[in-house]
Amino acid sequence: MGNLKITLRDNAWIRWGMLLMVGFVLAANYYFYDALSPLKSKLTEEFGFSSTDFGLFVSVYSIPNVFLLMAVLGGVILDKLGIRRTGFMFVSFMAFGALITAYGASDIYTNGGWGYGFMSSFMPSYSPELKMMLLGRFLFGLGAETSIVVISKIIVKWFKGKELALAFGVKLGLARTGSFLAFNLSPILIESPAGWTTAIWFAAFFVTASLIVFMIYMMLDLKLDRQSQQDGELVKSDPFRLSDLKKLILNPSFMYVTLLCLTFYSAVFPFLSFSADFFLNKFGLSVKESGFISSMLPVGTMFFTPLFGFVVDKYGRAASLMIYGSLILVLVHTCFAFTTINPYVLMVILGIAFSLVPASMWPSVAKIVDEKRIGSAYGFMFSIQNIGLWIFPILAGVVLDKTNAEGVESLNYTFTLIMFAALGILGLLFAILLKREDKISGYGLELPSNSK
Ligand SMILES: C[C@H](NC(=O)[C@@H](N)CCCCN)C(=O)O
Repeated sequence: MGNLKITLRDNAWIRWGMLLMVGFVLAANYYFYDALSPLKSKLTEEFGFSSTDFGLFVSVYSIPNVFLLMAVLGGVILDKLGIRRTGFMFVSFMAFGALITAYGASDIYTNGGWGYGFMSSFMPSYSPELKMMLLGRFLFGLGAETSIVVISKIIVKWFKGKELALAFGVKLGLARTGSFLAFNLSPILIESPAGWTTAIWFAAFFVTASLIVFMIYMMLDLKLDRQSQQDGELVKSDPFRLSDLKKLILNPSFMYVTLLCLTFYSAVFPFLSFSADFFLNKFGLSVKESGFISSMLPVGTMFFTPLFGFVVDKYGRAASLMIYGSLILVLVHTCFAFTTINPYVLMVILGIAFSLVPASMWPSVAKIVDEKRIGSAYGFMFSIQNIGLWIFPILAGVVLDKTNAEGVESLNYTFTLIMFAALGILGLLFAILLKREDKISGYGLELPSNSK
């Protein structure tokens, strides 16, 4: 046992200050992910994107995470190389990918800039703009998911045994601030005198700025490691073994939470990507107003996620909250499909669901899995989740194109929404199974954070 010396993580100001820093990196990540969603109709107007093309653009983010198992590999690299080197590498990928995406939409490129000729030389049914933007988003996705794994590990490192669920809640609130800004700023920035692509360039520069902020965090991290090393408190990760992954897969609680993660998030993120266009078409609103309604979802979560995080820390009940969140998700999608209930209200209610589940899910994983394996565990969950984030935006686009006649004035989203509601029902089932399993395996998901 080391002598109990005070380290940086014992200072609440520093602990929460560093959370703001990594929150900035996450906000930039989420900003870029959502920044093009309110621009769907603009992309159709400028580059002739169909709904399927747009779905493809959203989903290519997930390809490195599904096919190269990037989030798992990233988690393994994280457990091996540590937070600083892994974080730097993957936030750099994010920034590079974001800049390439902006370049793909820029006048420099569309007027025959670098790579335009090459991108025009194959698969002529896809425009050169779409192809360059797909490449950029692919690279962005390669960095973005692993960066979230890195940041989750950073939170566990600084907050385990303290306000862990609250910290996860605040971190998610900050991430969602990025989405909120994206849905509101992008429709304004397309009107910039410098041209509509300002909206995309701004997003790319935001991500680049987050790389600088991460480099500042690296200094704090180094200092904490030095202190913890002196105290013998440094938690070192064991080298990754395939048998560990096998152990995770054979753990029913871990698999239920992973499957809930897949189905629940597949019913939210791909929906959010299409939501601004859905409001525009169903209610005949402007790009600005439909973007604003979409941003009600992140707004709700900015407040509710930290609140539910606090509830989970203090009173527990994480497994039950995941059930309630999944149930609300199904009800909201069903209302979107079949009613004309005020979309502002429904988006805020969806925000409650989208706070209940993440605020209880991510800290629960830290109860089910040993801290030494947490990087690989989050990485594995993200890779499985990305299967959904890859398939469902494409399916949503295909269903839209197939269920609407070409050139129709307003798109009908009913079948797309039925698909999202069905995913919600599956999520509800996994949440119920998780709670039942917890009674057997005894991870204490229903107990407060500091009781485990
Ligand atoms: C923490 C969680 N994020 C994820 O699950 C990411 N793998 C997907 C993020 C895609 C959009 N930025 C969350 O946001 O609740």
